[in-house]
Amino acid sequence: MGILEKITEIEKEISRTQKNKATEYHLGLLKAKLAKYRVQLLEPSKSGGAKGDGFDVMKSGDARVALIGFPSVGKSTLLNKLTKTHSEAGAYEFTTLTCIPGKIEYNGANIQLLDLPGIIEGAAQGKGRGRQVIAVARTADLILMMLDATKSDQQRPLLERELEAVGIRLNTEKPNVYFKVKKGGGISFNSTVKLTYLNEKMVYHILHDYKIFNAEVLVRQDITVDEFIDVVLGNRKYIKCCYNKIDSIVMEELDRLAHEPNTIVISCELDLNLDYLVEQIWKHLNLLRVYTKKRGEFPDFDGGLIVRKNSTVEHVCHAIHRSLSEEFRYALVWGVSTKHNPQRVGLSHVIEDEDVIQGICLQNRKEEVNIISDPTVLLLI
Ligand SMILES: Nc1nc2c(ncn2[C@@H]2O[C@H](COP(=O)(O)OP(=O)(O)OP(=O)(O)O)[C@@H](O)[C@H]2O)c(=O)[nH]1
Repeated sequence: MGILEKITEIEKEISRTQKNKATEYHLGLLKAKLAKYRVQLLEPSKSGGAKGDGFDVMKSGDARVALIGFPSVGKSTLLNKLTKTHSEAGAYEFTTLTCIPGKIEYNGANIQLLDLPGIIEGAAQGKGRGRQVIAVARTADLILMMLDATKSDQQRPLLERELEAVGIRLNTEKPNVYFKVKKGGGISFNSTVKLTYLNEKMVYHILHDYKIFNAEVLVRQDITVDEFIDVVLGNRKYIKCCYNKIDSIVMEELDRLAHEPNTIVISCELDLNLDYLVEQIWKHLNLLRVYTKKRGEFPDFDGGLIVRKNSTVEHVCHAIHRSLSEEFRYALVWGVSTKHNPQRVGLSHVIEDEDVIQGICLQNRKEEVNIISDPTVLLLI
């Protein structure tokens, strides 16, 4: 039996099975199996999918954003507006047949924006180029689900269903669960809240089905079985919704769409809200910009380094040069992350947006060296 048939069988069995106490473990296991097969479906080697057809775009820049939506919603038009790339836009469907990358420059960061071919119903099962589109989208740090505002009622539920089937979640926060696979020690399960959907036995069953026999699980939120499976698979993506063509709908409808959660309304035609869209992309990518400074000089506010939220001084060192953290002694930091300005901090200090960092010392040299973006200059100081 092929993967698609197996998926259909399990879906049928889930819908046949009555939901009650006696069937809850059986259902939990079926859901775990279903999620496993759906992941396999996206792996070309296992599902016999096509390879090397122009979808292997090099990841570049500080983060990657993928545009996903039905044909002709305006994805190529948006890419052309926000980046200097040219992607063919047309009034007929499927103008984009492959994946076209562009670059948004914002706040000193280079954000890669991918224009993907329009998705059609049944994409999760491999219809059209759906499987490849979804596989690329999953490599992105943020997915923008783009919808035609004039067809919002039909498009949104259909696309959401396709994306849900491949583990892409809309409008949901990542479940608050600590999960770590270990080398030994069995499964340790704890929770800090009362759980109404999940229990220890269910967790064991699901983990065993994934052949995980040693792990630490700490649940900090009343999550469902599906959410726990999301945590185990660990590759779920969380996305934002963007309605284009708002120039073609009435004010009341626009107001309704604009108030949907995690939603941005834009018009590529009239350049409406595009700046706000970029601001929101930046915000959701959770990137920080930090500045470096030489002793006795002003910080280099034109340069700056882009790092992810919750990065430490060690990450900054890595961003400058791989060997820097090995020779590190301490850094002086000015900004929101410190109590005093400047404050002497170690490698594990978590930095905040707009922090200024200076004065990393080399242990073996006993002299102060500044963090500067050009590693070759390190030798001169
Ligand atoms: N009214 C209006 N039309 C738009 C807007 N944005 C794009 N369009 C038009 O919508 C049509 C489709 O645009 P594309 O950018 O090719 O759409 P796409 O999603 O890339 O299409 P595929 O490549 O087929 O997936 C074009 O005729 C655009 O001019 C908008 O904001 N308002």
